[in-house]
Amino acid sequence: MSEMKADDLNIESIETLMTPLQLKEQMPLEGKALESVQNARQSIFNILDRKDPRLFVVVGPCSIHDPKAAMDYAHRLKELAAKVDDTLCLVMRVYFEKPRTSVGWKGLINDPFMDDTFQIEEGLKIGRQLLLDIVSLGLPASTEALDPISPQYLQDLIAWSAIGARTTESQTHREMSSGLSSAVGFKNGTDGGLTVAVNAMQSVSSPHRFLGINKEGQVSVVRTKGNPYAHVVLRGGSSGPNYDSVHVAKAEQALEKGGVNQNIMIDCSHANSNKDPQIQSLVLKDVTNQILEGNQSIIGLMLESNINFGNQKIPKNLDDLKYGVSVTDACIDWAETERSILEMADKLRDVLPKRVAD
Ligand SMILES: O=C[C@H](O)[C@H](O)COP(=O)(O)O
Ligand SMILES: C=C(OP(=O)(O)O)C(=O)O
Repeated sequence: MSEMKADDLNIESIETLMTPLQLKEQMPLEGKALESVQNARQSIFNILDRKDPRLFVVVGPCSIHDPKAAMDYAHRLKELAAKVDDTLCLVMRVYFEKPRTSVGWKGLINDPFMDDTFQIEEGLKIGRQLLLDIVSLGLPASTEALDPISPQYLQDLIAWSAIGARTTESQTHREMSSGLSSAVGFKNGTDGGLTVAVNAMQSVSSPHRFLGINKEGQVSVVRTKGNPYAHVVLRGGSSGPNYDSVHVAKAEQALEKGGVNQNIMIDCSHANSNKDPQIQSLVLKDVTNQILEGNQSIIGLMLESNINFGNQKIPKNLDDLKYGVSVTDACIDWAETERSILEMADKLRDVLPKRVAD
């Protein structure tokens, strides 16, 4: 009779990675870049505290797969950010970890070369270098906090984090968020349900004790203080969009009933645009009008945008990849991004300061 092992039945191998401390020593965040992250975080905290009348707009590719194109995008966004800085605080989406509905490429950290070699250590190095290059421009960066370990390697560079629709209900993600240094947005569930996000808000502001790793990579008990800068993100769901004024009013009621803050971000993409990028600008216009008509709860927006329009399947031969085109969700192109954001800033320039004063 063959003896069956008690563990590792389904484990092929386990490989030790460099520690968070080693990566940070190789690629330190210091000087102007550090200052830029601190200033961006403070701006977002001030917006959430209603001390800064601007809105923050998380805008950029659905996922990063080509660091060169990401820097091309970052330079454009930095230039645009300077033009609208009095009204909008622009934060680049620098998403390295993709939650998949079933299977698919899971992002630059998991498989940086998109060839199923899963060189995660390289992914962490490429990701950290790219974030350093972006924040060194003075442009804030945001990401989805999906893996509970990777924040130890990268979170010091992040000004805003998202918890995605597929993980808002997860205790692991709520615990992790309670210790993140950035503000964090919780999406409503993929079914459109907001209760999971309201519950997440109640959880994340509390201290938690849980298993994690320290900077030396040792398994540790992490004790958090609770994150005071969490808010909900309306992204629509299987029953349809939820960006309109009726859904926003219902969300305000649910947040009040749950005893949590009434800061709402609208994700113009995902189920709010039925994943059709062309609809994103219409959602943006609708939200702008809600604010013009007196809405007080909307403090931020999200747009999925890239250099070029649409998306592409990852080709077998990577030389066939089209430059600046998403390999995950379809995005609006740069011209549309620039036009929509400039238009929004123009419409809201005189209105937002009065909103805080009211
Ligand atoms: O934003 C990205 C996608 O909507 C999310 O990762 C799910 O993608 P999938 O349904 O293609 O797996
Ligand atoms: C995966 C994302 O969104 P959601 O969790 O809303 O599907 C995303 O913003 O990349």
